[in-house]
Amino acid sequence: MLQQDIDLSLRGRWTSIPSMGLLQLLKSQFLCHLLLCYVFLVSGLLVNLLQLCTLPLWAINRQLARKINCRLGYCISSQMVALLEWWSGTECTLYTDPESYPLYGKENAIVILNHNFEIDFLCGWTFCERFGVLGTSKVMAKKELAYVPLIGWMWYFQEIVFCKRKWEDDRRTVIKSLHNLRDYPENFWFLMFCEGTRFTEKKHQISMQVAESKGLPKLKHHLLPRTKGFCVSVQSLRGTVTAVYDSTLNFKNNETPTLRGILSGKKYYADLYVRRIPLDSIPEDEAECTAWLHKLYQEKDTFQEQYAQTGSFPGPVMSLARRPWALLNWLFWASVLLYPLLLLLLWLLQAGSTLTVVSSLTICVVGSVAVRWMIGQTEINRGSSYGNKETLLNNN
Ligand SMILES: CC/C=C\C/C=C\C/C=C\C/C=C\C/C=C\C/C=C\CCC(=O)SCCNC(=O)CCNC(=O)[C@H](O)C(C)(C)COP(=O)(O)OP(=O)(O)OC[C@H]1O[C@@H](n2cnc3c(N)ncnc32)[C@H](O)[C@@H]1OP(=O)(O)O
Ligand SMILES: CCCCCCCC/C=C\CCCCCCCC(=O)OC[C@@H](O)COP(=O)(O)O
Repeated sequence: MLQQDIDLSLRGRWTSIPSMGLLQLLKSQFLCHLLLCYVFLVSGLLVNLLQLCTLPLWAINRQLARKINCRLGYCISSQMVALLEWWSGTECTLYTDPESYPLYGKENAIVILNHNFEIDFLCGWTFCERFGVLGTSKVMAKKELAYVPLIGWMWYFQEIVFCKRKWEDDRRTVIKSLHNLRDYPENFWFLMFCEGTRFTEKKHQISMQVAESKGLPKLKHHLLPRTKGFCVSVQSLRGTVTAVYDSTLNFKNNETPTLRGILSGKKYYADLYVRRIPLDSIPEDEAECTAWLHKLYQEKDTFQEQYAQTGSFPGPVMSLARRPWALLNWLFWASVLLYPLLLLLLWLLQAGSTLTVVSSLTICVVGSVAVRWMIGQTEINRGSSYGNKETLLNNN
């Protein structure tokens, strides 16, 4: 290398470090978060309103109503994807075999994912975005999430399968929701966290006692999967779904990523290992399907163990670039909504009465409390007691 090149490269490094630091500092500022949340909340409410307006269309042209709601839903969920991909710059790496890769996004699939991380759903969404199925993606979600503003309301129109996590109550409604998806007009991925709840040490300990009582091998990195929902999904979606994508997620450097971290611009490195399993190869009979799922989780456990030992999953890495659409969607909403906000602020500064200033501040406080509450829904230490109850053990 010539001395001149060395000088230039060093100079580049010196100038980029302070500007990088400045950008990071900016990303950590409360005011930036407030603006991001403002765009998210106001655009989300507008989208929810538009979704509400599609209600009469469902009776006239159901398939069209579904397609419109996919696009509207995308406007909300892609903002969170943009936050992960463009704001925090989180890198998502896909480990999978090259034969399966071309099928992703081109067929209906049931996705099975481990449930250890606060942003696992967001990483899932990111992969959906990259394969073009974000607006149509589905999940078996706990009923409580249906009441989360914007996201839960959006899900209602996207025909998400909600469950109370009590099989006696869920059997009928879950089967009905799954049957609904049989004539879905677009390709979709249906996500299942078969563990049913996020991993905690206590939940793990209890679920391993259940495993022991059932004569099943212990898992180190997973809770024992709840099998009923998966078996009924396989039965109900046979002929609609062609494959199960067994997906195992982990993060480099033993990170425990959080949504707060993402909002503050912290970059994480997510690794996802996906195996495509044809649905035809999964047994229909409930007992056999249950055994199949337990075996799958034992295999997932070995992949996680390998990741813990080596820092990578088996299988080749497929390069998968982020697409610009999530960012463009955010820029669209930001340009539509930030301008009136600016005008309002100027007006408040110039002519606002005490009452209008106080009301505006109150709206800001209510908005930021609402977002904090929503973020709280993703936090494991505020999680449910499902799988935590020793009493359930006595039933087995
Ligand atoms: C190429 C790229 C590929 C992939 C990309 C990745 C992902 C992208 C895909 C899509 C993205 C889409 C959307 C994502 C966005 C957002 C998602 C966000 C959040 C939603 C997540 C949730 O809400 S998770 C919680 C709700 N979901 C579930 O619970 C699903 C799993 N559960 C079930 O299926 C259950 O069976 C049920 C809910 C249907 C019913 O619950 P129930 O508790 O009654 O279950 P079971 O009857 O099955 O369980 C009872 C049996 O379990 C035994 N057991 C095990 N452990 C315990 C324990 N700790 N305590 C007590 N009992 C336990 C028990 O012994 C029972 O045994 P039996 O022998 O009697 O069956
Ligand atoms: C573009 C900027 C946007 C910034 C503002 C973001 C604010 C929105 C924040 C959150 C939206 C709520 C998403 C809820 C999804 C939660 C998924 C989840 O992980 O649920 C847990 C469930 O599986 C199991 O629950 P338990 O472990 O039993 O308890």
